[in-house]
Amino acid sequence: MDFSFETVPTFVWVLIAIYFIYWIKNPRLSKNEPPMVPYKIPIIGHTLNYLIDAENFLIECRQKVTTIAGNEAAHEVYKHDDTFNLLSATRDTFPLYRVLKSFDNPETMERVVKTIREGITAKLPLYTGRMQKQLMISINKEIGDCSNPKLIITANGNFSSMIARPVADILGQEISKKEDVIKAFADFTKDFGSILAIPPIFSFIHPKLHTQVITLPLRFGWNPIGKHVITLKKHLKPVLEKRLKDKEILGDKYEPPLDIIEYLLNNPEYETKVVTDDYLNEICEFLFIIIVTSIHTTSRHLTSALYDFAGRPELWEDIYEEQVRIDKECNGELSPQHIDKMMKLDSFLRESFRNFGTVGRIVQTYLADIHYNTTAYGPEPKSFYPYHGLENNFAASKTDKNYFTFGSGKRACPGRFFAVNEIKTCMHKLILNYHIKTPSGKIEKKIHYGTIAMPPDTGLIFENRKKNKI
Ligand code: HEM
Repeated sequence: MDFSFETVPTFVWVLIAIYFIYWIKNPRLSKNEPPMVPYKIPIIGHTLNYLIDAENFLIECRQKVTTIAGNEAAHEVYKHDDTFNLLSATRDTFPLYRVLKSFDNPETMERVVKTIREGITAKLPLYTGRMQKQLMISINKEIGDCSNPKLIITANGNFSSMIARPVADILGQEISKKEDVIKAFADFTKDFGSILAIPPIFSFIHPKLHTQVITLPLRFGWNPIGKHVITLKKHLKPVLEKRLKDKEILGDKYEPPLDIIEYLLNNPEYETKVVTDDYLNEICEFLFIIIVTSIHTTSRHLTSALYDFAGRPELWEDIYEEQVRIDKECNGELSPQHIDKMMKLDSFLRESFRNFGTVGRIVQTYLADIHYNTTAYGPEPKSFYPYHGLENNFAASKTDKNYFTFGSGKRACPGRFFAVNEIKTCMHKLILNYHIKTPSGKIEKKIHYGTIAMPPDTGLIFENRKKNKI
């Protein structure tokens, strides 16, 4: 065999090249990480498929990897909240802790959950009247008189303001009267989310690198939500000071307002005699955590439900009739019992939620696999069954193994009862007052950014109804 000196390095180079190709074609896993679908394109793996066609990409993953958190495995994942931690998953995908430090603190998050359960969910019946009033203020402001059909461009966040007003009222009655606070609450998540609009182009090297890149401006002092924090602090400080003073002067005669600020002032963890800067920051951050978890989610689901309604003329009369009947029964003043009686609307909403955001989520619950499983939803699981919930006695706020809109298990969304009541009340009033259509007269397509679904952006046409004509 003709063996020259040059042959050795060539041979070594070929070996190195083969090893390198093998290395980049096979994703690297640390101990205890779930298996991955083999890379399609070296280095960038599946980044393009994930961004452009997440729906089909996840179907492919489902076929190749059985442990994806889909219909069977997701239940196990949600049961083991000690191993699969929502907070640390959110840390990378929604790095709010860079500007709201306490968002990263598990203790604060526990207190937020407790506050929502005790201060909102448990008091829901007491908030119904106020919620209704606040929603009507928003509806008149954002949609108003539509004697002539009016196109409302939903992408402008009108529904965030609509949802923000009742939430502000529950957080602090005085601050909800300030229009700049409503705007701050409505825009907060969207403005922070602007950093997430950068496509995950560095994720193909490592997801953490993408997080590092998008948060770089935040680490250099840029704060997209700083102005909202300043607005809230400006209005919150005098409210806190006045309440502390009133309590001191009035003693037993002090009439505590029913809201979260008062709940915190009476809570041993947040009791104070003076409003220092540190105290103000702490309360302000706490309120913004509730804002971030409540407004964007609720307004996205409300908007999507309105599109689902507007694109399905066959449902209009039936659901409208239910609203008129309840409106007559309560004489325009809804009580919690009346909201419970909106059974067709509730069932319609559950179906709208099931069909929304169903591609997947960054926590990587494969929602489509759960929400479109044929065992629960029949051979055509992607069809819209407005009365599936009604026929099976499943309420829109009820979590179960085939319905993960609000998560599952111990960490299921604590605000879901409030969210569903708010959306139902809002839709009840909108359907009573307006004909609502899509511009095309058909069902509009949702928009997908990777695995995240957003409502369509064509806008909705509102036109005044002739009162109670059925
Ligand atoms: C339609 C509206 C809403 C949707 C679709 C929604 C959905 C969710 C989901 C999927 C989770 C994660 C649950 C899990 O991982 O098991 C969650 C958590 C949470 N949600 Fe909601 N949510 C909504 C409205 C609200 C509202 C109005 C509030 C507050 C009033 C709220 C407060 C929270 C909080 C604090 C958590 C974290 C729970 C924890 O860490 O234990 N959500 N939500």
